Amino acid sequence: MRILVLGAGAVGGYFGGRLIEGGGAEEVAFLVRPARKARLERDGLAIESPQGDFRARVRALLPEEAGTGWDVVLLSCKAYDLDDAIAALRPALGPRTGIVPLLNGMTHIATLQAAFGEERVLGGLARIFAALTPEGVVRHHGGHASVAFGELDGTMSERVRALAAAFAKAPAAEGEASANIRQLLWDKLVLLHTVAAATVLMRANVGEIARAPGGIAWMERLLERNAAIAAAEGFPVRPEVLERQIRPMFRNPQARNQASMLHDLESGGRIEADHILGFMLEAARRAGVDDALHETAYIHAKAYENRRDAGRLPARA
Ligand SMILES: NC(=O)C1=CN([C@@H]2O[C@H](COP(=O)(O)OP(=O)(O)OC[C@H]3O[C@@H](n4cnc5c(N)ncnc54)[C@H](OP(=O)(O)O)[C@@H]3O)[C@@H](O)[C@H]2O)C=CC1
Ligand SMILES: CC(C)(CO)C(=O)C(=O)O
Repeated sequence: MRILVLGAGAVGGYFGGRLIEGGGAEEVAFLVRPARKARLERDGLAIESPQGDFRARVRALLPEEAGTGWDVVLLSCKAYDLDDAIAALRPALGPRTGIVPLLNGMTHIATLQAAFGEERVLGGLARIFAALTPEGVVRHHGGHASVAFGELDGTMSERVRALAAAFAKAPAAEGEASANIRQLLWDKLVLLHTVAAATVLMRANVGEIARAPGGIAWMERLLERNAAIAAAEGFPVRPEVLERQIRPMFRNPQARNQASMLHDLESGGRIEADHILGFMLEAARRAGVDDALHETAYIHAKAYENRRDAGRLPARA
């Protein structure tokens, strides 16, 4: 299988690097922009992780160098770069190239389908806590790292099996082939919105919020509302997932989890405010779910964007 990873940031760099390390794919290359290409060519791709570091020379390609014949594209840009990424990808797509987006959120799927046709687009998501450092290193902050992917109609296709086989050889990265990726996307969104809205609003990680008076109840209120939204959309989070995998984190005073959105915001970077917080605010309103917390989180994030655009963020040391 020939895999083209668009973006060599936290998610693309981590999972692309692990695929190279495992050697389970015929080829893995990165479709990048000029500055990242220059960095990768100078320093190689570096992953620092409690589960093992990795450094290697990798193929970094600009759109005009990518050629065709890729079986799968792993799409790992941020939502605000999606239009750019679509333009960069277009020349690299052959007749049988499938696109597995690993972005958080939902609306990029319809955008990709409109751009490339429904049959090309799979569902996908990443479960990791990682960031790209200013020095260009992919820093995995620890914990389990996995991706899930599948056909949006649930078929266990040949391309899904082949991608799972490539991931099966990758160290420190699980690749789950799913026959129900839409459900997994909603499960992830329920978790993600709760972590993102809570940690961005409070500028603290989950444990720090949990240790504040009323903090656990407040996060659980947000979680309940997100679960109600997913149910109204036709994808109720299964009780065992909600109670065993999601809720315990918000009750853990030692939890160090925080959203990548908080990391981006604290570094003065761009954030996926509309794609995650705006989308869930609209979904809350559609579902008739109390939207007070969702509205506050969204306005807060948009006000940050306005301040950033105006160049009024505090200077960092
Ligand atoms: N970080 C995390 O822990 C997690 C992130 N996610 C989600 O995954 C997605 C990616 O996030 P993350 O990896 O953190 O983001 P990063 O900013 O670390 O990486 C995104 C990369 O995409 C590249 N890119 C953007 N547009 C293009 C383009 N047109 N051509 C080539 N490369 C491009 C950027 O390149 P350049 O360097 O040139 O800007 C950047 O390196 C987001 O939707 C995020 O919400 C999901 C789970 C966890
Ligand atoms: C689920 C979560 C919150 C894990 O870090 C995430 O996907 C993100 O922060 O982007």
